[in-house]
Amino acid sequence: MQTLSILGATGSIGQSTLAVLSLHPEKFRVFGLSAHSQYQALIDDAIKFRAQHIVLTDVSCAQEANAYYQSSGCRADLHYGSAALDFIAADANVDTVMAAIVGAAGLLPTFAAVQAGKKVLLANKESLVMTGEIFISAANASGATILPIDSEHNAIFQCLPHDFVYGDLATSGITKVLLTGSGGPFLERTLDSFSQITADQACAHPNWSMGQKISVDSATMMNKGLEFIEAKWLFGLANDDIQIVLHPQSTIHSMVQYADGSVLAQMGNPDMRTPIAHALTYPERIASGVAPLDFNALQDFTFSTPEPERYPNLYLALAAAEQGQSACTVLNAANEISVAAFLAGTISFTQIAELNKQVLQEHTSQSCTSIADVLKLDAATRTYSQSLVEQVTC
Ligand SMILES: NC(=O)C1=CN([C@@H]2O[C@H](COP(=O)(O)OP(=O)(O)OC[C@H]3O[C@@H](n4cnc5c(N)ncnc54)[C@H](OP(=O)(O)O)[C@@H]3O)[C@@H](O)[C@H]2O)C=CC1
Ligand SMILES: CC(=O)[C@@H](O)[C@H](O)COP(=O)(O)O
Ligand SMILES: [Mn+2]
Repeated sequence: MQTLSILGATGSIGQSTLAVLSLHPEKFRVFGLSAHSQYQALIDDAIKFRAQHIVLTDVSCAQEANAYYQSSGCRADLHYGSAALDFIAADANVDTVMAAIVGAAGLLPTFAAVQAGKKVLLANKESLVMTGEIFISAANASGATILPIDSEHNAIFQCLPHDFVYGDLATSGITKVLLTGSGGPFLERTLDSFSQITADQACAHPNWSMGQKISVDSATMMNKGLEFIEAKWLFGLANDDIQIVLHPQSTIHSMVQYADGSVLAQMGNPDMRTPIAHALTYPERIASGVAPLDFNALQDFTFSTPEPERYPNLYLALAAAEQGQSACTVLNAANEISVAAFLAGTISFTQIAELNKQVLQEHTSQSCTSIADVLKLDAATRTYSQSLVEQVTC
């Protein structure tokens, strides 16, 4: 039996994880589940999966949550506040942590799981983008295993040889890692109409069903930029080792190219239960509930290169990756603020990249070698980005 905590259990990844667990009740025990504000779903899932602990981080709904909890018959211990996330992430009874909180809010509990030497199933790409080497060094020091959940990184992991040594492409005969991206919902949309894009349109991903923040990031391709940085750190790659390939069908989830001309691809229907199931029991393979690809139904299978004018955010992230850690931390924070402002209806779709660009251009690289450094830079950037949002909306 594997004992798990799910950080962000009420989100898209959290729910897909619980869907896989429900197929294999004999393999998994739930220690902890967390939510931010969806207390009903959290308590209902705690009952269904017999969780021992639940954490609600948005304390403003504590009164209603308490009333629902009392009347529910839920036997899990209910904890409030972000500090309790560290408890369910790092407790000695926990083997595996699914890190599926969205954004920088996921950093500290994910890092707590890493420091505690857990098997960390990493969906929260922002935590790795924000911290890079700090995160990888902490995993090396504690003996934590990081297994990629992000579909592309899970695909790359599956296409690498089993004896792949971190950062050593030459010994394995690897010449390129090919990171695929769909291009999002606006691949074909005329550029002069981009400023009229609505939040609903941006969140309507053509292939994947995901939370709002990552859906907007897919539409701007900031998601691919974050994934480029994520891939660097997960596998120890140099910028030149990675090529971004547009593949609008999201059937191939990424590829690894070898010196002999072979290209290994991982394919499947676009459903996160596949990478989640893969990582949960790696190297054993279990059913995920995802139907196999129907090759008779596959129509187009195309590839191209993303245009800079259509996806300025992607190229900002590539510039940050060149610049170094503090630039990545800053861009991530700026993007979280601008995407939240776009979703709240206060800035336009095109202003996301404009604000991100301004913040990145004004940043001068600085030392960023501890979590304290990262948190300070993240907080300062958020304050500045928010002030820019307010200037734009005045
Ligand atoms: N969805 C997907 O298919 C993929 C997602 N990822 C990554 O996985 C992560 C999660 O994405 P996704 O599941 O789509 O996101 P969702 O928005 O669907 O879910 C986010 C989860 O985090 C919780 N949460 C939100 N804000 C806070 C906060 N301030 N403190 C603590 N918890 C919080 C939410 O709680 P509540 O519901 O109560 O608000 C929810 O449980 C992201 O980093 C994303 O990039 C990576 C690849 C694919
Ligand atoms: C499912 C997943 O991993 C997402 O990150 C996905 O990659 C989004 O699709 P894009 O390729 O459009 O960013
Ligand atoms: Mn992805």
